[in-house]
Amino acid sequence: MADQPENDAGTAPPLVSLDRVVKEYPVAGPMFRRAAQRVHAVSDVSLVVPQGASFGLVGESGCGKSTLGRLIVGLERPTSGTIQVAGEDTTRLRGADRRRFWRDVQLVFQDPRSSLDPRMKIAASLGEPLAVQREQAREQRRRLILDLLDEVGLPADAMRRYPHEMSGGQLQRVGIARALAVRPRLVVADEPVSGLDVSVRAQVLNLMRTLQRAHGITYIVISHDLTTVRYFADHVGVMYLGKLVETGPVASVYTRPAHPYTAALLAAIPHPDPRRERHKESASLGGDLPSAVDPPSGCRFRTRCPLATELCAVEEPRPRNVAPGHQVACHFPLPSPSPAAETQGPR
Ligand SMILES: Nc1ncnc2c1ncn2[C@@H]1O[C@H](COP(=O)(O)OP(=O)(O)OP(=O)(O)O)[C@@H](O)[C@H]1O
Repeated sequence: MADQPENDAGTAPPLVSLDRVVKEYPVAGPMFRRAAQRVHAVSDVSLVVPQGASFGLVGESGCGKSTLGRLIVGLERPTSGTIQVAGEDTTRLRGADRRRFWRDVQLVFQDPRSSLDPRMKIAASLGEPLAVQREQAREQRRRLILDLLDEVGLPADAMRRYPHEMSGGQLQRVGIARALAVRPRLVVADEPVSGLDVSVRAQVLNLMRTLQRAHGITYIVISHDLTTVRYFADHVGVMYLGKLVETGPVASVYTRPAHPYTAALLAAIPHPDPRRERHKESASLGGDLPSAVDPPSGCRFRTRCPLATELCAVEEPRPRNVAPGHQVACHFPLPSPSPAAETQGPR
């Protein structure tokens, strides 16, 4: 794995600020149940993503990562709470301000095929956002498309191809080019490499990083894969059942996880060192994710947590600092390993 990219994310002003964001959905089913029951997809999430950061959002399937991503790009409205991008409340934008927001904030999907029309050549798919956003002469647009293809490492003749004539990695490059076409400030990428072969994942992530340096993009990358986030992001947020349970610099969270859930996720990453594989069993994550319709009281992780006490059932833990910029929502945060233990690794 490469070293973390250097940037000034720690000191940069926030680009994205979420304050107590809640998203609930009515439960599909018989009428009488629908009125009463709700899916608690995102519950009371507060978060700041600094300008220029690469923020990774991790957690098991169903924990609310994609919902949070859709809320940030404005595809959904929060049930309550506020979302600010570049200091503006995104739920209040109207008219020209809203159109500018749609340009500043772009979404990259896991499966680029889903956002590309199979009947349209790549040139037309790339030209579409340009045509919508700006009035441009045809020749000028063609040149912009060629530049975009070049930027994402695709040959000029990719213009004339259809999506089915391209590989998954090439298509994800097209997806990234499409997002970049309007020069966004923020790109939310939902599982951008999980549909790709392992051999091309790093290439696509490296491309995203190069483009970040060239254009000052801020990224929020959603992934169930902690290795992808460690490789790409400088900050990470760990979600569990709609809650953000731990946030902080990747270097701090990955080496000194303070939430038992984060520790369990990290322990589940395959490791070539057999001593660490043994350690994995003691920190493994038992049981299933509880229902988001009826989440546990107090700490939502308590039903699977080896450290849970009665307090965890009655009182929800508030986020607290455990290291600079590193916060955890747990009544019993894990202690930091001593420097000696860190270098030796678990026995
Ligand atoms: N439109 C919707 N209507 C009802 N429930 C929804 C809707 N979208 C998401 N949910 C529910 O909200 C919860 C969070 O889903 P979400 O897709 O955000 O999680 P996720 O962590 O992104 O999972 P995955 O990695 O599988 O996409 C789940 O219980 C899901 O079933």
